[in-house]
Amino acid sequence: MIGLSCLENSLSWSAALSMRFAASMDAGDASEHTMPTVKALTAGLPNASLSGGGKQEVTCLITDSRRVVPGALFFAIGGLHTDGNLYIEEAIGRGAVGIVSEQPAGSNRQVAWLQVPNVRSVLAEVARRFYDHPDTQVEVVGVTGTNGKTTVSMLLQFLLSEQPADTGLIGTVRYDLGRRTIPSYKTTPESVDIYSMLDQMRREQCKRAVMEISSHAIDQQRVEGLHVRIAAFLNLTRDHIDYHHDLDAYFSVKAKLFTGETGNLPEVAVVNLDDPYGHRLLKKIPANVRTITFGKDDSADIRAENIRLEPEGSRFRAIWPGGEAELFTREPGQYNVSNVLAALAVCYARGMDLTALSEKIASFPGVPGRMERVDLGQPFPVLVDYAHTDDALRNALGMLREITPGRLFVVFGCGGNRDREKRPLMTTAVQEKADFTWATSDNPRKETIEQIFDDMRSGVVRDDAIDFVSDRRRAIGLAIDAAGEGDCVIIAGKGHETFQEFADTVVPFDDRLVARDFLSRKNFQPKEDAE
Ligand SMILES: CC(=O)N[C@H]1[C@@H](OP(=O)(O)OP(=O)(O)OC[C@H]2O[C@@H](n3ccc(=O)[nH]c3=O)[C@H](O)[C@@H]2O)O[C@H](CO)[C@@H](O)[C@@H]1O[C@H](C)C(=O)N[C@@H](C)C(=O)N[C@H](CCC(=O)O)C(=O)O
Ligand SMILES: Nc1ncnc2c1ncn2[C@@H]1O[C@H](COP(=O)(O)OP(=O)(O)OP(=O)(O)O)[C@@H](O)[C@H]1O
Ligand SMILES: N[C@H](CCC[C@H](N)C(=O)O)C(=O)O
Ligand SMILES: [Mg+2]
Repeated sequence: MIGLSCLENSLSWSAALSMRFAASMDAGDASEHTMPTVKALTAGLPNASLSGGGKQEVTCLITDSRRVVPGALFFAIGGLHTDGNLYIEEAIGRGAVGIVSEQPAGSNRQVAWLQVPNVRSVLAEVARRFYDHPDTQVEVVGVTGTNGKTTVSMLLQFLLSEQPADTGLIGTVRYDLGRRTIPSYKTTPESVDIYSMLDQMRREQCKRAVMEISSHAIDQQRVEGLHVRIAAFLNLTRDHIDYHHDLDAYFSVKAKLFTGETGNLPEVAVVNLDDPYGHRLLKKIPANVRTITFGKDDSADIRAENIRLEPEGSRFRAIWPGGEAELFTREPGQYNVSNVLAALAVCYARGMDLTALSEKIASFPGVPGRMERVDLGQPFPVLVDYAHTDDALRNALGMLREITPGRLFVVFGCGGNRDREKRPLMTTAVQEKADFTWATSDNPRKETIEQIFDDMRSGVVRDDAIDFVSDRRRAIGLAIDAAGEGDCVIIAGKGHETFQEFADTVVPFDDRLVARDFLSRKNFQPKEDAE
């Protein structure tokens, strides 16, 4: 994928150097600064055996042989497709000074070799050391769940910020590292990049960071040992079964964030009581973790009453121990009431005054690509949304169904090389709510569009209400052409994404720009002119 582990070289190298250089300057002697040795970085790791001396100085931590630069410590990870151990000689050829592997030391004695039981776990710990434990100074709030992580994280970043750029963000849409923002390459990056970014945030005086934590990241130990002070659980519905095999296994992985199985026990667990998996999770959380619950459920600590869903947003009464307030959020639909409650629950856990936040919530500018309007004065809404599971589609379209007087038109596709079994479920969910659907491509990756369409076809419930159009641009154009006053067009699945990923190429593609292009050709009158 784009920018795969792009941070490894650029950030770790420069961050470590500048940090250590600054430290030695403070000490009054720039000539004495050194990089840490393999031995220093790996001292005391359980069941690790070091050969080759360990005095080599380490400039950066790398997991991909193709990115090795002189001075790298190379971590050989056994993956789903290949095995990093096959590339050790290549890494040494490029200048790696040390190897971390689950295999015994090779014959090459010029490099340090650390044999360990679990490379990914050691990578996370060594990265934490290399960047000098930034998670002990930057307070980390972690958000997990199948849907809503980005929405809740960005709302939280907005609510927790006291000064501009004092709250970092690591998630699907972008990485905010203080004054600097860089594009995201993964919802939850590799452990070495997490620490590199937390380190940058610390140097930028960020006080806290909000992080989306995906199940892949927990499973691949990207957050092993990370000190997450508050962990929030939003929901669990069907997704990623290609990876986790079944929903119970998927749940067990997410639960690790709350049970200490990631090597860290959060101080506070924030849990959704409206989700059956929230109840299951509560039973697993150790008694010494403070729990704060949220939801419509009467017994929730932070709850919503008198919910009024409106086209422009939702109004409800938020109630918490010792207070209540009337709230308005511009994020529409029941599921966004849940997202706001989750954010409020985190704020409550931090001892913040929720009454003072009520107005701030109404001014949240929203999340790119989540129910984002493309408005060129046309007499029907065109919305770009990131729903890409059957649950998210059912919720999003159910909400639009209720507020759309005319017809509901949907453009959507299913990602390639991802959960195949969700494809028919997504198609059925869409057809349950839509008047007409254009099924199209959404990052086919290495799969053929025919295979993806075949999987989707098995979920079709009304043959006459769906067309399969592989060109996403054309599908969007057809939906916009078909719409008239009172109708609604939703383009789902890609949200904020600005590319379309094929087998051997990634091309620029932005649903919002494509929709804008079609609408602009129709010369609708802007609303103020039309009056
Ligand atoms: C399915 C999945 O998560 N795969 C992850 C997994 O890849 P893998 O097991 O296939 O690795 P592999 O290709 O077999 O390679 C094994 C090792 O050999 C190394 N290698 C490989 C080739 C070479 O020439 N030299 C070399 O050193 C690789 O760098 C790697 O370290 O291990 C890799 C290294 O840690 C990850 O980069 C990779 O994430 C891939 C890119 C990915 O797309 N992951 C997605 C699904 C993901 O994690 N998504 C979640 C969000 C999901 C959501 O909630 O929607 C996220 O947090 O972003
Ligand atoms: N709490 C929720 N419950 C169900 N669906 C939701 C919820 N919040 C958002 N959605 C739907 O899911 C889509 C994705 O939302 P968001 O990006 O916040 O989730 P995410 O968990 O970060 O997704 P990803 O795992 O892909 O990063 C939204 O566009 C919306 O349609
Ligand atoms: N970040 C998620 C969702 C992507 C949604 C959709 N655009 C797709 O490509 O499947 C993933 O990588 O699974
Ligand atoms: Mg996300």
